[in-house]
Amino acid sequence: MKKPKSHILVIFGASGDLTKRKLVPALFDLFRQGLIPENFAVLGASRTRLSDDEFREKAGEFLPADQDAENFKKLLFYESVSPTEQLDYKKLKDRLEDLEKKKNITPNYIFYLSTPPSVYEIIAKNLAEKGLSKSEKYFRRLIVEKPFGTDLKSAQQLNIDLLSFFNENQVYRIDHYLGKESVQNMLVTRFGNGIFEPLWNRNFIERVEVTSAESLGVESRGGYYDHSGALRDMLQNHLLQLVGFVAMEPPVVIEADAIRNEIVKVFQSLRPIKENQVCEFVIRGQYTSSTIKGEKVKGYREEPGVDQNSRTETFVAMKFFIDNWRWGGVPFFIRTGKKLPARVTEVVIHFKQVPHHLFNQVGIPGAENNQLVIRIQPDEGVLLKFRMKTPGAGFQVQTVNMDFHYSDMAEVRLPSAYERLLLDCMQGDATLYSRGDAVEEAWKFVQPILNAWEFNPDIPVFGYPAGTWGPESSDKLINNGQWRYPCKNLSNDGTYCEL
Ligand SMILES: NC(=O)C1=CN([C@@H]2O[C@H](COP(=O)(O)OP(=O)(O)OC[C@H]3O[C@@H](n4cnc5c(N)ncnc54)[C@H](OP(=O)(O)O)[C@@H]3O)[C@@H](O)[C@H]2O)C=CC1
Ligand SMILES: O=C1O[C@H](COP(=O)(O)O)[C@@H](O)[C@H](O)[C@H]1O
Repeated sequence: MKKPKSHILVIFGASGDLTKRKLVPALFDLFRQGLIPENFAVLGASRTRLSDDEFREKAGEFLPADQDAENFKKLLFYESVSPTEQLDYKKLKDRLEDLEKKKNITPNYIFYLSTPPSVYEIIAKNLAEKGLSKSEKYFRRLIVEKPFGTDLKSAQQLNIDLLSFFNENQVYRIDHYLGKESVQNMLVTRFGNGIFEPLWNRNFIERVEVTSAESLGVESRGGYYDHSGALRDMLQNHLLQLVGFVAMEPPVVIEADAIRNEIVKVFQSLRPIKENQVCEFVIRGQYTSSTIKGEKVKGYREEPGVDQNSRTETFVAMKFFIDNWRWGGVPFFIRTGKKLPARVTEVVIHFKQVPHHLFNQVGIPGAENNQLVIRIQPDEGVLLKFRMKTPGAGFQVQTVNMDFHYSDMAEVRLPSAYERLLLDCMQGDATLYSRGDAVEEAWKFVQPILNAWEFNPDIPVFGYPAGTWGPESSDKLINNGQWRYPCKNLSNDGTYCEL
């Protein structure tokens, strides 16, 4: 693979959690694989006063204690910059020029906004005013972390703000689900094989299911989460992006605009859920205290930073339709939640029944329809469930698994999502980043639900004991079936095992 061009990566908010937990380890992995440009530097920029060495120590907390890590840390530098202080951008510019000279770096820049969203606009503005946002000769890119707004209006405003100072093709909105190897594999599964795509439509598919379950609760993020909830935090972005990949038409080429155009079309085809239909199509829940494996577990309202009367949802399940030629009449069911029994994200394609039942299937659980399960995480892979004859007399039928695990591929290391996405941005490839119009379309779809929940206090927030699969009423969304419960067989650490 070709190395990206020489550049400096400036991380705003570099003293924070994301930088040390995700960004620096991802950069280190790229460094170890020789994918970092020869002349390169990371310049951390936030208000905290730190020397280069102090930043190296703080940012390197999640790096191994070895010589590779020591060599990598020499690429890290720090400048104390307040995002709102105009004068600090002169300091930033001087420091960039100094690094360019001393390290022989080409003045290409990536600015990573790893701060709270409240300062995104002011950073973009101040960069532009110092002449750092555009260049004829060199690249200037802006990576923006989620959340991209908290509702439709604020998302539209954020786009207006960013696009006042950068062009759309300079803005990289990161949705780390798109950086997951198994999400990208969805494109290859669908469009790199002759056998799936002919069946990938309303004629053969009965329903589609997407689950993203987490066994963790809100941990230390109660303050943020209580103003967000599962709909904003996971469904509006990660889950709908997965739906985009499952439902899109084949792109003309595997290039950013071609793929992103198809995803936007899917979002534009989502049948709106009207405010008065929310109870019928959407179920929200909140975890309550319980006992898991003999240990007492806190309910959401007892978590630090959470209002003790909070009605914020930690679980959401939804039924919806995509009104287009391919998917007319096929229900999609999606759900996500915290403190569920396992950490598992998967897409399940439920194929239709055979038109005529020749074999006796009475009493054979799970033999109802064929399923293609795309396991996003953990144990990334693809599973096909289909029927076979049980050996012996007669024609007894049972469901069996054809199961591919990425872990079976010799010497394959799955890159982390941030590693993949950072490398893509360094190479100027925005395919796996969200485009502004797609983000707004996704907000358009969820906005009536947010409105209904805000203005109609009669819509229930169902409690579910931590460690269960969410409120029972979420089962009722699926009329003639049930969610796939992937982990009847939980391993000791609560992760997923296929039966
Ligand atoms: N952490 C995670 O796992 C994830 C984070 N994100 C998003 O990434 C971004 C960064 O996340 P994270 O590192 O957790 O965030 P933090 O809350 O840790 O903030 C990062 C840094 O931003 C600076 N900062 C905080 N408040 C302000 C402010 N009002 N004005 C200017 N600077 C401020 C602080 O540095 P200083 O005080 O030194 O200026 C802080 O260290 C956020 O937008 C978050 O939503 C997205 C997905 C996951
Ligand atoms: O963006 C977010 O994602 C994580 C889940 O990410 P995963 O890669 O572990 O599936 C979620 O915990 C967090 O609340 C949300 O902000």
